[in-house]
Amino acid sequence: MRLSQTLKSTSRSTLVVGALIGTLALTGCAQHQQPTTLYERMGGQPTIDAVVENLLYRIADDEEVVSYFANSNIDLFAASLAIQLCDVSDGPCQYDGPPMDRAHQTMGITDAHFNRVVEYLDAAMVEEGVPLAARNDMLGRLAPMYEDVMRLQ
Ligand code: HEM
Repeated sequence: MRLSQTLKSTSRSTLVVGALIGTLALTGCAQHQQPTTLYERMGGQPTIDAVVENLLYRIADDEEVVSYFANSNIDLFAASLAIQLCDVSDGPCQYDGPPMDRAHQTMGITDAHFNRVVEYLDAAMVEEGVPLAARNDMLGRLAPMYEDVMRLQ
């Protein structure tokens, strides 16, 4: 093979390799466009709204837990919780309701009932198709609120 031919074929393979690297780089970029925030991994606002509604049915079916809501406006509670879950999961919302200790003060919430509400929330996420990792992430972000919810019981 003459030198000019060698050079030609070398530059052709350089082009092919370059194109391959470019393709891989683009594929890499496409991967970065996958959902990143917990809010997106949850399925966005439609899923969060469905989770809140699902949770309401579970609370309604539990005589002990529903009694805490006897004097509450359930629509306001649902709207406020949906905003809070959106905010906590880095979605485009800002929770501006009362702090968790004041929102739950002197309700007499017990550990058992707290745990039950968390279980209902997890079950609601399962039923609404939230993936395991996102569910655990959400529960992990809510767990530190235990102290606040229980502070003024
Ligand atoms: C991490 C756990 C919890 C979170 C994140 C949470 C979140 C919230 C939020 C965002 C509100 C609405 C506040 C407002 O805008 O006024 C609320 C209200 C309420 N929560 Fe919770 N909550 C939790 C646990 C519980 C538990 C365990 C109970 C009872 C067993 C409970 C009972 C209530 C009631 C009755 C209200 C309505 C208060 C009212 O009518 O003003 N919550 N909660």
